[in-house]
Parts: sequence; C-alpha cells; structure tokens
Amino acid sequence: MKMHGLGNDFVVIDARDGVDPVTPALAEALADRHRGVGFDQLALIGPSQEADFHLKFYNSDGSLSGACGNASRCVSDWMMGQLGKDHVRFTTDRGQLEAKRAANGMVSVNMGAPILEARLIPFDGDPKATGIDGDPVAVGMGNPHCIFFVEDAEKVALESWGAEIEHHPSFPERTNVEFASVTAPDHLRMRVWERGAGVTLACGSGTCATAVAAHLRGLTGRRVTVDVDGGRLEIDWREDGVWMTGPTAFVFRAELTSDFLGAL
Ligand SMILES: N[C@@H](CCC[C@H](N)C(=O)O)C(=O)O
Repeated sequence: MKMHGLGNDFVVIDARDGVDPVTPALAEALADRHRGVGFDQLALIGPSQEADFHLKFYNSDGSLSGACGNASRCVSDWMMGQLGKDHVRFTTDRGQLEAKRAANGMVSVNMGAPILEARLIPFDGDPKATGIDGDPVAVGMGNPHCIFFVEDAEKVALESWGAEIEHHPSFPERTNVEFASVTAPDHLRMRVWERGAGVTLACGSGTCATAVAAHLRGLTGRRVTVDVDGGRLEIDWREDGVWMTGPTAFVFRAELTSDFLGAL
C-alpha cells in the first residue's frame, strides 16, 4: 500500500502472516522514485504477541529506524479500520505505543516519553562542545534528532546543513536534523532533513522532538502547533508521553510484479 501523512510518504507492507519479505536491498529498490514506487519510509506490519500489531521501519536508503511518527499514524488509521476499533496498541523497536481516532478525521499517536539521556539518544557529549554551531538540542524519540532554533527556518540551507549534520561524529548512529523558529509561545515553524531519506515534507518524530526541545529551552509550553512543509501537526507533551495529532492519507493498494522482484 502507499500512504502519506502531510506528504511524508510510505510504502506499507502487511506481513501479519509472519513472513517478513523485506531486505534492505528490497527497501532501497522500492524507494527508487523512477524504477520502484518511491517513499520516505517503508513500514512493515508484523504480528505482535502483546499488542494489535508490530511495526518496523526502513528509510529510503535501506537503513532501519526505531520510530516513524507519521507512518505510525497512517498505519494505525488503516489498522483501526481493519480491526473495527477506534484505538490500537502496537509494538516497535522502542516499545509499545498507542494510537486513536481524534476529531475531524485526524489520528493521534502517543510516541512515548522523549529520551533525554545522551548515551541513549545516542549522542556523544554536550552540543556546545561538539563544534556544531548554533547550540542544538539532542532529543531521542526512539530515533535521534538534532534540533536547531533559528531566527527564520525558511532561510536555512537545509540540504547542505542537513547532509553535514546527519553524519556528525557526535551522533554515532547518524541523526535527523530539524531547524525551527518560534512564531508564538504555542506555535513553531519547522523544516527537516531526515536521516536516511534527506529533505522530507514532514517528520512526526522530528516534530515531537522539536516540541520537547522548545519546551526544555523555555521557548514554548507543552502544547504546540507545528507548521512543517507539508502541513500542520499538533503536539502535546503529556505525563504519559508525547502525543501527535494530524491527517493521514491512503493512496493505493498494489501488487509488485515478478519483473520488479526478479530484477533484485
Ligand atoms: N518520517 C518519520 C521519521 C523516519 C525515520 C528517520 N528518518 C530516522 O532514520 O530516524 C517520522 O514521521 O517520524
């Protein structure tokens, strides 16, 4: 299936029968926007003993990610339809998460507590001591994020800074990179460079990490609206985790040809 959340697009494979067909090479071939389908992330739905389903995420370069907020919302929306429920629980590499239907056709996901301990992000040290200009904040949401607060996010050279910081030696597993401006105490504008995918129109986990960083810096409250290139997400950092609410879209369902699979 193809789905997207604010233009952050996904190929979704339902493998609840327990057979995992995805290899990094298949993920990379499917991600090719000319010869494959094209996606920012691939989400694989698998069976789970303790929840409704399990989710595993690949980036377009074939690497794995422990979290993907927008794909979690999209797949949860579809799974709620399949299971006839308004609330689902699912397991991921970072643990069990939950999602539910919200007002106006939106879907909310609880992305869990932010990871602030550097070693667990993982992040080697103090941002000020890394040589990265701009005094960033490092936050984990099951995946690493490096957030810069800037005067005007529109003016940042996202591609060049993003590519460089993704590979900064202070992030041993690479990092997603966010540039954000505070437009009001409850409103942010954010642009993102995703680890393993490059510039995308939205990043759910990145939006959550940015909202957490903004609150920790004393720039906003715990509830913020975040405008990303593809639209708008609502973030609420509650006692039980960081909740993210936004739209989902189902684009198509299809079958891969033997020609495509045979060429791998
Ligand atoms: N688009 C995602 C994040 C995808 C994972 C990321 N590129 C990584 O490698 O950590 C989202 O919506 O959270």
